[in-house]
Amino acid sequence: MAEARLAAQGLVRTFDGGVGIRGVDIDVQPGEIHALVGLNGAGKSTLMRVLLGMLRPSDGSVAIEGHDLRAAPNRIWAGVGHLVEYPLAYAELTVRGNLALGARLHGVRAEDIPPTVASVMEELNLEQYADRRAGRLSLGNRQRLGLASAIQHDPRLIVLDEPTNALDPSGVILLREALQRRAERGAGILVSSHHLDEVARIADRVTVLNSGIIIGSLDPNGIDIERAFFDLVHTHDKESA
Ligand SMILES: Nc1ncnc2c1ncn2[C@@H]1O[C@H](COP(=O)(O)OP(=O)(O)OP(=O)(O)O)[C@@H](O)[C@H]1O
Repeated sequence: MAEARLAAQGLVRTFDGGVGIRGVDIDVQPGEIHALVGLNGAGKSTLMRVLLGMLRPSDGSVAIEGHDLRAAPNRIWAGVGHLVEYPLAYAELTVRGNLALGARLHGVRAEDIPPTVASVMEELNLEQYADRRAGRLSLGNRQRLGLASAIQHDPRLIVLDEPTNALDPSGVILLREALQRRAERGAGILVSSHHLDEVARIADRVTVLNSGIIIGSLDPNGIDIERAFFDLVHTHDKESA
């Protein structure tokens, strides 16, 4: 099997008064879209932040393309794209300016930056806002900008926390197609979501997190994914009560 884009074992990160994550193993393989689902407070964002080195785990390890997270060289990080929490954009820079800066930070060669930016703006239908300052975008377009910045350099690993939040239905479709294209080209994609129907449409694998623990997986082609999800969660809640 090809090397996992992301592999983590035994991840623990707890908070006073919150569950955090309590021993999570997870991996993302090349070419797959792996969805992480769970109720509010299940630990999805905490897990994603730990996987990206934004939060230090109290136990466990993370490897990106076989490199321990803490020692991963720049070329490995250049192949990662993520959007976790709020889309970071410079309010005074235009959409095009923000994307050009993001591309440069991800190691895109100077001569390749204009076509890279043009292409992702077309993909996410941001062209009409190319010269608008990011601070003057609507919430949904700011999200599109954050997503464009995360995927434009064709990362080998993409991690997105609730990427469809604030997107309108056309944005949801454009994002889905953009992620599918990248998965077909070999990217490994981890995406969290509350929208089980959306997840069923896009994911190859669906992992369920509850109270900081992985409690099972769902078949994205199953008949009633919502029911299967609640069955898993309620059984786990009852067993751990
Ligand atoms: N910085 C923090 N300080 C204290 N507790 C925290 C912190 N971050 C997360 N938690 C707690 O960890 C648990 C998991 O939160 P997390 O935000 O990871 O869940 P989530 O699955 O992303 O939820 P949502 O779907 O609402 O975004 C919650 O109980 C939360 O209160």
